[in-house]
Amino acid sequence: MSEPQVRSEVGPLRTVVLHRPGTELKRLTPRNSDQLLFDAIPWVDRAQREHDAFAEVLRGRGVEVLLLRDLLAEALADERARAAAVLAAVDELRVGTDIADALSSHLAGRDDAALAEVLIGGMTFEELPAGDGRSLVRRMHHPHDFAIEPLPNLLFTRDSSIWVGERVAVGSLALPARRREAALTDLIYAYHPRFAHAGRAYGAHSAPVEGGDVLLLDPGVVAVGVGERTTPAGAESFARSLFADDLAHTVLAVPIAQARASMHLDTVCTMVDRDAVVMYPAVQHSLQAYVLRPHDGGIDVAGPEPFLTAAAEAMGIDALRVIDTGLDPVTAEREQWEDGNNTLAVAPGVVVAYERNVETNARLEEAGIEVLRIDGSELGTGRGGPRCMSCPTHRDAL
Ligand SMILES: NC(=[NH2+])NCCC[C@H](N)C(=O)O
Repeated sequence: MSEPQVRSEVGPLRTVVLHRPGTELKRLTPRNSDQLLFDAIPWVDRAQREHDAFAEVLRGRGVEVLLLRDLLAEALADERARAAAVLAAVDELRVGTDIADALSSHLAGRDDAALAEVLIGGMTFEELPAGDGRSLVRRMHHPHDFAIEPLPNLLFTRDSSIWVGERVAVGSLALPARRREAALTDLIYAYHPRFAHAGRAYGAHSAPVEGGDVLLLDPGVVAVGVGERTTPAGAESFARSLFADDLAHTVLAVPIAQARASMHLDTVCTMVDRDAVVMYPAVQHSLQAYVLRPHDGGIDVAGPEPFLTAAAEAMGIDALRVIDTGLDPVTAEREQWEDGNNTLAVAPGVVVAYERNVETNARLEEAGIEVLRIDGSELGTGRGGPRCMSCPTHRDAL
């Protein structure tokens, strides 16, 4: 077991946190899926098989796979973690005082694994421990309403925490459906013995920053997408924290369209080699970046200038190699939507990608990138690919 550290997007991957989806996906219905940020109702058994295959591909490349559910249950062995978890899960404004009290003591009595299961899978009013059946809140809610919201997007472990160097930043997630993910992630890093020495970057209650928006282009060079999720204030305070800890010399703040298709920077661009990205052609020439550098205890802001130029300059290379999504504009649009750009590098020039993005994968191979294909027909219903579904905690240096 090695101390966590991540300085690039493509250094040989040693350890990663994944979340094998479970009960929380079974909660999705056509009525709640929009709010819970899924575009279709996944076939859960198959999603689990796809996810197991994803984990196997990584293990086959020598990557240690940590499962979030296990980490959470292990962290809950600490009484302080249990107390914080119950506090975060029971929302008195949602369930009222009577149910809140009963539910808190019910949860406090569950064993670690059972508590972890409720924290992830949520609980409906119908599943509440038997008790005061006369409660107004209970009587007026539909039995299938959630007393504790499920967290189907926990599958996308990328977004709730970000490792930079030896520090971890627990993100502040923008949308209500995902906020509690940060609380659970925070518990793991605070109380799991494996992460006992991890320093923190950024503050959990700061302006929104989601991991899907953060790309470690090179040691010391970090790109942060600003759009539907990460806000300008989030990018600024994230940069300030990286500069203060000497984790970056340049941060590129990259405006992206506020749209579902491009919710995070990693939906339009990911790194596939130390000097190469796979990128959506429709944004290639329009993507801009503000260039942030530490200056006199503050931040100097230059630009905006073209993203690709700013990135190459900060990385100290002539140019980034750019591999296009898809083929023609229509295929590119389809494959961008299906996470064709959302690849996970396991080493420089070796990436995991969804097999369905046939044209993009062919382009990658033409450019000399090895593509490890996985099936993602069900996993992709939440709009996320291999990069979104993984949080690297250790990569070897380039
Ligand atoms: N890094 C990513 N692109 N994550 C994808 C997250 C997808 C998730 N359903 C959401 O809308 O938040």
